[in-house]
Amino acid sequence: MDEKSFVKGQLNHMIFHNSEEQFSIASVSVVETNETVEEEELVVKGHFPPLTHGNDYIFYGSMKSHPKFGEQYQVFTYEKELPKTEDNLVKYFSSDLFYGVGKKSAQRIVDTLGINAVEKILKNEAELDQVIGMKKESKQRFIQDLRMNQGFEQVTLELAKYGVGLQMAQKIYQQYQERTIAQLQENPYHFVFTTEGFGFQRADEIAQSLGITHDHPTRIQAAVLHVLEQESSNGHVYVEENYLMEKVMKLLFQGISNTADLGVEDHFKALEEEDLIVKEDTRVYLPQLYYAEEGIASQLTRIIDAKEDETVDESSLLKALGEIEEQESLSYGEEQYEAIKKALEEKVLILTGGPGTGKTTVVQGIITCYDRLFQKHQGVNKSDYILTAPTGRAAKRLSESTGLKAKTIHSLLGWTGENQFEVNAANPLKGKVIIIDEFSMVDVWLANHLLKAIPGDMKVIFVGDEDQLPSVGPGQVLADFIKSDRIPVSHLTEIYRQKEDSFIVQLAHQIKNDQVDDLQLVKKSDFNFIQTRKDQTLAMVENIVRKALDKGYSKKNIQILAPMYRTEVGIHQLNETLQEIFNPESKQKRQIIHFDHIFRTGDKVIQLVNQPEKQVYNGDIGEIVGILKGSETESKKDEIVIDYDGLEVRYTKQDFNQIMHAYAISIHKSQGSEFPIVILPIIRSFKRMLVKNLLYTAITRSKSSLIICGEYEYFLQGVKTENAFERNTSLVERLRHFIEGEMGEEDDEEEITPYDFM
Ligand SMILES: Nc1ncnc2c1ncn2[C@@H]1O[C@H](COP(=O)(O)OP(=O)(O)OP(=O)(O)O)[C@@H](O)[C@H]1O
Repeated sequence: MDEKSFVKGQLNHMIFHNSEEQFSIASVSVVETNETVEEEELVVKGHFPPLTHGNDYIFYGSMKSHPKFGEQYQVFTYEKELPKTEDNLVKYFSSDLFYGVGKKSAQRIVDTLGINAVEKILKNEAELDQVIGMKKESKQRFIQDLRMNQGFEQVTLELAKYGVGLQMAQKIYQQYQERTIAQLQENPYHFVFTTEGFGFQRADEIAQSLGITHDHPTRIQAAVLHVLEQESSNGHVYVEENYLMEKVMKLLFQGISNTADLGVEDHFKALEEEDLIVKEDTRVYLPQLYYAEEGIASQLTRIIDAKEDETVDESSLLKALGEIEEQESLSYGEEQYEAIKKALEEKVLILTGGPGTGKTTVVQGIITCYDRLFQKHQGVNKSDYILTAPTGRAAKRLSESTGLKAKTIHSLLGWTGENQFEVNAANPLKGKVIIIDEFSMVDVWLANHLLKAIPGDMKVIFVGDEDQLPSVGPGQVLADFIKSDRIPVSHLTEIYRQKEDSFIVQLAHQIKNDQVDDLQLVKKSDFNFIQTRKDQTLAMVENIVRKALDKGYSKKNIQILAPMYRTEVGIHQLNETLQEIFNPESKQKRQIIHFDHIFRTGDKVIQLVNQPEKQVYNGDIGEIVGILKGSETESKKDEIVIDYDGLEVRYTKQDFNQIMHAYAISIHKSQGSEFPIVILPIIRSFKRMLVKNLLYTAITRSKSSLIICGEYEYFLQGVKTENAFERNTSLVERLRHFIEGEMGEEDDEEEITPYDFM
């Protein structure tokens, strides 16, 4: 048999790395090979993680001739060897894999323990005591990192055999540690549910190599759960049984010619018996979503039922409102007056309306009147009122507009980071009134947890714009609350900001009411639509940004929004182009390269995941205020310091993928935020994303200036396209079932549904 082709080499430098696909191109110095390689340096290319200096890698694959770049080695698999020279061992210990170990400490360890330092320490931790000048904590941390890395290396090698890349291996290893391989061999489908990005097909491939047959119950049940998970990530709370069956069959028979009866229905039953799914008529749920909806309905009923009738003395209310009107020099409109009155009378109220209809003004009115009428003291007692919103920016805005403290829902409830909250039914919130802003962004899971923590004697006011995008997570809680007809609602429709000559607000309302007339889209004081061809759009965005900067606006004031990450005017391309305008390279600014991104001091960046322990949340926007070298930090590693409106957060390399540039951000991520200037490129490539509520959300993010540029017809088409995608939820029926009689007494008989009798 021919010897397998291999190249053993050491990293010179990484040329390219795409972290999502784990695709890398690297230049390596060849140490040994059985291929004919003329140069000492060779470019290796394939699906493998970024290489680190100081290690020998053995790549298996074949030589390929690239028309432009010449001879390259196409990698199929690889192995990493432990460093074999003292120099390389120093590089290994001082790499990002070890916290707090700089070059000097690494050198000391190697000088003391020699080339077999790793084996020695793993065999007997006390060996490390010989290294002079290492503190006890540093030693412990080093040993911990070494064990983790060594175990991890083994697991990586094993997982690589199954085609699992480093990033995924890292995620799995963090959860399963030394149990990883055993778990994989026992049930590879398990990772589909526990590890984000680990797909069913990947598990299927591994399962096949382990001899798990295609009709094995583990496989079929995993397919059912996987389809349910997928549908929930599209926003659905349940899936119709027939549709589920269709999808499951498609998944199970992918690449298999056999179409034998796999008895999927029996497996539905088995899953139900094990409480892994919940079936209700023809609807199939993941239990956590079923119970979240049930929880919302029952908790809301509990809160409404705990009501003590509040009668509002009309003349006292008028007097209080009159005083506020005089103080604030405004005159409440009819709807606004009714909304404040209703909020005082009702236990729970939904306050909804488009931009500029006075939601914030009404919230302020509610708090002040509540205080004057019920608290009987002058001045607001701040601890009586809880103000909260789903994102940090929305909470900040709420706090700025009301002058009261506002928190994110996660921090209000004391999120522990592991799907648990310190504030809950047993340890509820304290206060008289809770106001939850931007409620359209709250999904069923969070809504359930929030409601659980609200005590019966607390007044609840949900504020939101029902025409905005629904939550990223499953459900459409605000829309369902309103649709249920069981919760009192105040709709604000009259626009007040229009009175300050805002076309943006008018346009938003025109979109909402299907009245966009292309003739109206001419230049206004706060609005402009600049028509460009697709290939001119990026240059036009650049042009607009330069002009805005010339006029004295800053990167904080100007926000570019786009619906997609890829494509020629996608978020990634926009950020790359705009960084050179907003924050060009200069000698005074430090920068750090992380794969294909350059992070530079002064860059505007966005946090991509919730990090409660650091108090930063998905969607928070900050600025890089420092880039520190390993020699300057306690961690002895390079760090990026980001300022989030006064809160400084440090990131080491393994956290760099939690941030990205934020000159351009997605419309979804912009929810809950507002910006003075919004620039919105619209091109044909975005077409499938361009629907009414997405464009409405984008437009309503701009406070004083909106510039749309691109292809006009696709904008017009978009604002006229209803989102065909309906979310499957049962919350309306549940609310009607639970909160029978509340508002139901006023309902017509036709509105009674079978669920009312369930
Ligand atoms: N009754 C009123 N009389 C005069 N001005 C009003 C009245 N109500 C609201 N406004 C003004 O209209 C503008 C928009 O009001 P507000 O910010 O309360 O609306 P909103 O619905 O919260 O808007 P958005 O969702 O866009 O933030 C503000 O400048 C506010 O002062």
